[in-house]
Amino acid sequence: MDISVTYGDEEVAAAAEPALRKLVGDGVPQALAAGDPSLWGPEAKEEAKIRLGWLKLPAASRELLPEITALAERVRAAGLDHVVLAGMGGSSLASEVICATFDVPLTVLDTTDPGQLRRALADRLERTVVVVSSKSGTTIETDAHLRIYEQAFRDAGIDPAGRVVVVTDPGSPLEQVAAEAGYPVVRADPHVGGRYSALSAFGLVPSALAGADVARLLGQAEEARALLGSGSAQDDPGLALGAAIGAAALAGRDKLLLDDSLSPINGLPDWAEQLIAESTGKQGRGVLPVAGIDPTGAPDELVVGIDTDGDVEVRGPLGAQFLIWEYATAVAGRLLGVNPFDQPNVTESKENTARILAAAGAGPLPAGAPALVDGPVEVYGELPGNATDLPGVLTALLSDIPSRGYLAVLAYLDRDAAFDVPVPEDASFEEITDIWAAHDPASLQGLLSIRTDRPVTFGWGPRFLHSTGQYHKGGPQNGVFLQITGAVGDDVEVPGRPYTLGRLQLAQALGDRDALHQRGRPVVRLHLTDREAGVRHLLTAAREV
Ligand SMILES: O=P(O)(O)OC[C@H]1O[C@H](O)[C@H](O)[C@@H](O)[C@@H]1O
Repeated sequence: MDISVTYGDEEVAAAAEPALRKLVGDGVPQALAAGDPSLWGPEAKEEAKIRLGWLKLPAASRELLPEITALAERVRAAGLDHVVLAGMGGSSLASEVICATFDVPLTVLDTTDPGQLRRALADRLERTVVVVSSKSGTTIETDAHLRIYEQAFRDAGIDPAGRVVVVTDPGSPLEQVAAEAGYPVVRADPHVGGRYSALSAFGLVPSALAGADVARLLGQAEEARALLGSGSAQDDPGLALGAAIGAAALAGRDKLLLDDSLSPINGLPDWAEQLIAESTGKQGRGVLPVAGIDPTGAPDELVVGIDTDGDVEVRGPLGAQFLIWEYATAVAGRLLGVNPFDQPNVTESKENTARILAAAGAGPLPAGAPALVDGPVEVYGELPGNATDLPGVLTALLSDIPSRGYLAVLAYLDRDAAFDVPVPEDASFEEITDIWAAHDPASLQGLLSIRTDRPVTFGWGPRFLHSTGQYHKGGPQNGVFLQITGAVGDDVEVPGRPYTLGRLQLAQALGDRDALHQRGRPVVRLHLTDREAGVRHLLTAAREV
């Protein structure tokens, strides 16, 4: 198995070399591999003591395999072949990559979009098993998904007890819910944080139920584990990657472009984004992960290729990649002087959302009045550059990006809606992908990024709140933010809760807007009064210079 990290750029190699010498001189590789919690300073030590379990997972998770295999056999024997995973951030990102890479189908719910939820509910409910994953057992989106599925099963005359599987930490409120409802529970290792949990029950259970070969994944990770801690950059891929990321960031190359274009792994940048952003983006420091765009050659850019050429290249199968990136992130955290295991600013938006919902009661949410209406798109917030139309808003936002800053596009929409658009029967593959792209809000990232040398990131809300959202609020304050929300036609009730999904979704956008405003960041919200027409209008506006 080729598991390696190599430097393809002399400047990166030159920056990493003294960092490597210092790390080795301080005994960091051996100490990290042995699980020493003091490596990130006295303030981080208490947390690090209960956050280094991921180093043992390649071997330790094998103990879970009999339990997971038995569960998978039961699910298959019951004829349940539609696996739905309800989980946010670290409780779904890894499984999504594992299933996409092992080419087994998994429906991931990390959204509050009513349309996306309705599509999942309408899909083979009679053959569905729902894995409800939450480390804390308190995440609002996951709670909503569980309640909605329980109701849907009951309405269809199906006992939820045979359809729900819970993955959570021992003693969490969700474990209690599961015990009362009679759901099987797989307990995860509480000494592993959410974004480091790919090789724990969180990554393995949904993937195994969906049919992925998780024993093979662990075997790949075990091979990588044997290479960590040697203390030599040539032999230790985690050390080499961490030193490069940390040293490059300290030298000003703190925008990490993830390029996986030649990799057989499907979707690793979306997982790595959370790991890097939540681990490093705090105290005004951090590395901004950027997925989905081509390098521009800007001086603050570091291109890391996954099985692909780059300033740094990381080679290895998926299980190895998970572990190498985790170890590298811990090393980079030490170089940057941050605690790589906390996420101090994630709660701000959550608290704002809760406050907004509570204050509104049954009345309207405080969305304000649009500053501008351009066809099916309403513009909320302070108009950048006194723009008078949508193309003007986008152009002004791009020119407002500070010299070392970035634009984050945050779409609180249905991420699969574009694929529902009817395509002509005789359309070629290229024609079909063109039609999808013309209806996909994510296309905005490419259209805007070719107009600036600044990185343009794209995140689906509320998914990104559990990932890059930490960096937006805790990292360097040089982001410009473009939120997109949409009208809700057919909302979804959340049984037992005073909000619908659509209301929660809008409150989440407003809550994050407030958290960004509190830091003085520019935020514009575009609201699509007709979602399909709005997306097309927006993409057209992005092309107008
Ligand atoms: O697994 P859960 O407790 O539901 O948490 C899911 C996610 O929630 C938070 O937003 C954290 O910032 C993430 O790191 C975590 O992965």
